Amino acid sequence: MNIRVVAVGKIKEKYIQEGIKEFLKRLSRYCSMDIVEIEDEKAPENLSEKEMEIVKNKEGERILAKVPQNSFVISLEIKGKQLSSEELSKKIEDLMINGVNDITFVIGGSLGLSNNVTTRSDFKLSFSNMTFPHQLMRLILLEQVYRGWRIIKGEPYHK
Ligand SMILES: C[S@@+](CC[C@H](N)C(=O)[O-])C[C@H]1O[C@@H](n2cnc3c(N)ncnc32)[C@H](O)[C@@H]1O
Repeated sequence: MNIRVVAVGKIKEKYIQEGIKEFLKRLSRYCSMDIVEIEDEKAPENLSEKEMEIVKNKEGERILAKVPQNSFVISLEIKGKQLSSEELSKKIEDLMINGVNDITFVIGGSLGLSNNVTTRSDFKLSFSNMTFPHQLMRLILLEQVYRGWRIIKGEPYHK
């Protein structure tokens, strides 16, 4: 299974970089995992809603350019569907059973995800009603995908 995370913005915090590195190492036993970073679109202050949507869609186009056509897209959205870890694990397993071999998770930046990205998304995943910073979100996602693989394989993992 190929899994990629397309994420807006850089990881500046060292402790998060180290956490991400650790989970990428752990995940390498289960799947091919790629992180694709997109530079965030600069939005001048005082933009109207319409102008802001144009800026976000420009960022969205750069995100979508990194998504292969056949990829199953899971966008991370606060207002998406909340799943338990077991349900996320089952989602990945069911996709595999149904012949999907490429999944793209998309994490937005400070502007959030644009309409063109959410329209392309096949599943909108929420981690709670809280807003997480994009850097932490990337680490949390990798941990949950790793947890998901451990569940799929029936391997013990601390609760
Ligand atoms: C700092 S947040 C963006 C906040 C932005 N104002 C918004 O409303 O989307 C950066 C990204 O992290 C992800 N994110 C943050 N909290 C999340 C949550 N609870 N569930 C799912 N994704 C989340 C989303 O992809 C979001 O675009």
